[in-house]
Amino acid sequence: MVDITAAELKAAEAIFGDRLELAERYVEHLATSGTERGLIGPREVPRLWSRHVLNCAVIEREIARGSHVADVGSGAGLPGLCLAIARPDLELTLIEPLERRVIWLQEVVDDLGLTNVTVMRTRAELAVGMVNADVVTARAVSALSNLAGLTIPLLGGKGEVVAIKGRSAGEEIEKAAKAIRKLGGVQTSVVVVGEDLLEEPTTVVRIIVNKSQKIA
Ligand SMILES: C[S@@+](CC[C@H](N)C(=O)[O-])C[C@H]1O[C@@H](n2cnc3c(N)ncnc32)[C@H](O)[C@@H]1O
Repeated sequence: MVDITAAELKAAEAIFGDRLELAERYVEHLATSGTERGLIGPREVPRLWSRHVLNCAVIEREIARGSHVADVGSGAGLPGLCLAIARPDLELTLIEPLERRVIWLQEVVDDLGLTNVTVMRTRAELAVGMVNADVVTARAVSALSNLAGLTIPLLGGKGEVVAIKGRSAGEEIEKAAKAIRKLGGVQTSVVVVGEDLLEEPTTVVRIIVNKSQKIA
């Protein structure tokens, strides 16, 4: 079993509620086959809860009920699988081009019995028109100036991008502002999520997209 501190357990209970056991099983997969098969570094194991699963799962607060969420560059399911576990009302499409990662993701989805997840082996650029998401999430995939072009087109003209970013979020927005506007972004902001739960809360960049709305 991967160790969990009292503070992490409290946060995990608040986020996952009666689905905590599924989250624990996911963390075990990450710590065992996930590290053996190179999806996550072995040095990450002691901080799987704090730095990975809780930091990702907490962004569920930013996502409206019943949304279809596309997670670009899911890797080991971060944040996509965390959201699917925390929020059975969401429909998740995990977009990941690397075969060995896709195989691992599908194995975990099957083992956990998650019925709200589809794993797609493709690049985000090639999924445009195949996915019509309300929300697109991403973590550690690309700088925002490039990520905007990988995520916004998956919204089909209207919706939101919720990208997990670090302290450079503001700077990244400045650099990406023109590209975001061109793609239909009408409002871009930095939101800090989970200050009440996590020692290190999660910073997200939230882009509201509405291609039919003209920006002043
Ligand atoms: C550094 S990993 C991050 C994985 C995970 N999101 C996380 O936070 O741990 C970046 C992931 O993005 C995927 N990726 C890279 N370019 C992509 C693209 N154009 N479309 C979709 N996924 C992509 C890679 O295969 C890889 O799994």
